[in-house]
Amino acid sequence: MTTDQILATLQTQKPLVHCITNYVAMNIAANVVLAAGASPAMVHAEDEVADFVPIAGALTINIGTLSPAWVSAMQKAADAARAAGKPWVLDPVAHFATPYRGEVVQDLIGRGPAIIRGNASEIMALRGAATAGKGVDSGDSVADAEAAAIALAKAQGCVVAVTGEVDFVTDGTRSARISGGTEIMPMITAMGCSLTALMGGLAAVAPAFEAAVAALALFAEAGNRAARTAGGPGSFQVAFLDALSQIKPEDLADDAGVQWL
Ligand SMILES: Nc1ncnc2c1ncn2[C@@H]1O[C@H](COP(=O)(O)OP(=O)(O)O)[C@@H](O)[C@H]1O
Ligand SMILES: Cc1ncsc1CCOP(=O)(O)O
Ligand SMILES: [Mg+2]
Repeated sequence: MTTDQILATLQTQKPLVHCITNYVAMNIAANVVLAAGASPAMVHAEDEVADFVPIAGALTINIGTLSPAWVSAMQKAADAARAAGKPWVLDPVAHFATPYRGEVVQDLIGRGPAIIRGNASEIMALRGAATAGKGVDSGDSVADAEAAAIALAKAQGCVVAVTGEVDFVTDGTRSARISGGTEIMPMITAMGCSLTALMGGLAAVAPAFEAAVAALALFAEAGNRAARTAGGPGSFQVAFLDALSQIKPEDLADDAGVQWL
């Protein structure tokens, strides 16, 4: 499927996206999924996630503000997604910062995500590489993370998406680079988390590799448009949601900014 076909399908089907995300991201991530044309639900109680996953088109799990009850819910949700044949997307926020985060993320990777989406430092650290990252923000370039992304995709049999100034997506065999967006984007918290939620929505209607590329192309185009009017991070966030809601499938038909490798 092409990116424009994927967006058209999302907007027609409006898939329900089950998001387990962090306290920081919940509002903007839900608004991003809605603006693109899908339907988000932030559901993280360990007693209900396994019942919710089967009614959703896809699941996303983000470890940003984890605690034991949340981790248990993440594990149950991931297992339910696998059992129901629903794709799920993992966002390993700052997993290298503490042993607890690192153990949780390794356990979740073992539960079969269809896509792992992280910034360059997060993806490099998943392959044991030294990184300049300290917390949730990247300290490394995407170019330095490409080899780790390919190795991770091959080892886990999943798609890996690395974000930054120029994004990189790989399934271990095919790869793509996506350019666009603006340097204002990393100045707004939870942009990456919101992208992960949107990627889940697209993975509900398209194969994982194409869905990841489409999510990045959509973010790049919305970022380009919002940058034309924004005066800084505050107004950018508003302009970004407006732009995302106005992008039509045909606006992405030329694959501008996507380099298939
Ligand atoms: N310097 C940049 N120029 C353009 N786009 C960027 C830049 N940095 C990040 N982005 C975009 O911001 C979004 C979030 O990516 P990133 O900041 O890497 O994630 P995270 O918030 O998880 O650290 C992605 O769509 C990415 O392409
Ligand atoms: C600031 C912060 N702290 C814990 S999660 C979080 C949000 C991180 O968002 P992103 O990874 O999209 O920058
Ligand atoms: Mg992040």
